[in-house]
Amino acid sequence: MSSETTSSATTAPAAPGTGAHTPEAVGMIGDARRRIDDLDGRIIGLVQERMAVSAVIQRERIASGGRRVHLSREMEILAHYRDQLGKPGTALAMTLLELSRGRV
Ligand SMILES: O=C(O)C(=O)C[C@]1(C(=O)O)C=C[C@@H](O)C=C1
Repeated sequence: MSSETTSSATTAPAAPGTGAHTPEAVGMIGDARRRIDDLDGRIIGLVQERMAVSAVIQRERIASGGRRVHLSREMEILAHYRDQLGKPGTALAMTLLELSRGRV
């Protein structure tokens, strides 16, 4: 049974939008969500910057007669993300690589 169903007799109803039951919790969650929105905006900006740098590398390699994809470099990136973030880090790195070079 969830805490929302067990605590409704003793606490105020949840304020819409946060799931919290006290004004303090609503305020704290609102503050933290603003920080998350800011972080997400910066993460998206960094992803877009990464995509642009990756495009420069790929253009240069292709213009020199090479291929778009460089598998051993991708293996290094996947290992780095996995080492830092665990198994989901691999999925995140694969998504970043797909955004940067398209689907292989
Ligand atoms: O580092 C490179 O050689 C790149 O082309 C960049 C990049 C990347 O986005 O990290 C993109 C495609 C390659 O397959 C490997 C890595």
